[in-house]
Amino acid sequence: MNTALVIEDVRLTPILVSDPPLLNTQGVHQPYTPRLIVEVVTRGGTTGVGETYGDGAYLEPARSLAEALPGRAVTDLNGLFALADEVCDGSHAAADDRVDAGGLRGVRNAGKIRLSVVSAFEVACLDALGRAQGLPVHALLGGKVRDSVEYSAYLFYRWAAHPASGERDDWGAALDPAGVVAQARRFADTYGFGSFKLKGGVFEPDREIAAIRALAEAFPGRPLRLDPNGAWSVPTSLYVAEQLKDVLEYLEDPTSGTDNMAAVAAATDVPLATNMCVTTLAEIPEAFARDAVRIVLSDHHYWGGLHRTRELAGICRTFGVGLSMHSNTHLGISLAAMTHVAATVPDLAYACDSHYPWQTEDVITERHTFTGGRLTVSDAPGLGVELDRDRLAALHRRWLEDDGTHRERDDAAAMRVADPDWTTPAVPRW
Ligand SMILES: O=C([O-])C(=O)C[C@H](O)[C@@H](O)C(=O)[O-]
Ligand SMILES: [Mg+2]
Repeated sequence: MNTALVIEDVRLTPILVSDPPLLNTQGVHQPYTPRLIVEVVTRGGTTGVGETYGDGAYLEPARSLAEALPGRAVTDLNGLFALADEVCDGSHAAADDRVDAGGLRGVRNAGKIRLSVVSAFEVACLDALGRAQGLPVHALLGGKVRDSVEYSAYLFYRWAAHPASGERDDWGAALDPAGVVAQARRFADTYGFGSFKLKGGVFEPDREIAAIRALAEAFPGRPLRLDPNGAWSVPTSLYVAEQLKDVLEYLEDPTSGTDNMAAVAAATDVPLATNMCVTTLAEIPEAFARDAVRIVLSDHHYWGGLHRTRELAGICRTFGVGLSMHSNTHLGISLAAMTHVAATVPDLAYACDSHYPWQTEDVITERHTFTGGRLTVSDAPGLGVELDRDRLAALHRRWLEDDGTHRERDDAAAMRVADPDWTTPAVPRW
């Protein structure tokens, strides 16, 4: 073994990142959201970085994995999964069957959490390996097949300010079709995005239909997507599909669960996409056999890293299912990782999601910039990003000083600040 590639130390830094008051079917984003930054340091003195969810359920297994890693090589990526199974105690999460508030990714369980933890270590190992070898991460994945990756504008209904703190940015509120179109216009003008996704499940379906219609009028012929995170019944999903069939590129998770998705898919020609009913390998056979989805939104945090994302791409290709990319609140390390893996997947036919434009804070020295709706794929060694240690320390200090309110993402709790009677809506909501 090349001893320079052996891991000597692993550093975990939980942070809180500011987040705007974006609405979804569960509630509203809190003013701060937790993330975990993983650093892997080799004996050769190279440091690689990764990023994942920072809620308590992820921190515990991350600490176990971090303790077990020194002495192993950064090339031992396939071994990470067995190691995580061995050392990460899933008991705290296994009993926890609730729908994951942070990821809106269906039911959360210990296995899914472990994969999200592994994803950050895999990315950090790839970054370290790439830096040590002078190779970009995409080269370690077999090489890029495109020089830039297209992203989609991720539109949200939103408030102008967070209710308790009053903290606001300069986007203003977007609560009706005109507000959504204005937000889309700013995204298009600033970043050049050519396709638009609206996070739905917030208002009654007719209001969201009107917003998509307004977008279609303002941006004729552009790909449009609507994603209510499973908030609708089968009949409601079919009603929306019928109303919007001439303008939607796809409808994302209109309803919850493979059964319901299959029922909707059987009765409409509008393609259905998911980042909720297919988020693990175990969920694929039934969903594909029943034609429940035409597009899977990959997410390396869900699937266990960049290699596993490529495996997912191969499975989708085999079954003629399209691939796109899901995102929730993340920073520039994960955006770099997403871009590297997206650059290596030959048949990525849809623009990827990214929350990144909503994140005003980051832990890297130079923010990514979208041009023409695209990010250039970096050819620098590793991920091609540098950690800004001062920013990391400042965001970690915020985490340390937090009284616990923001250490667990909880969109329903944030909503209760404005509406004390709010509880996470049961599905179907409409
Ligand atoms: O289905 C999706 O695209 C998501 O769940 C993305 C994010 O979680 C988004 O809904 C959010 O953060 O409110
Ligand atoms: Mg979605």
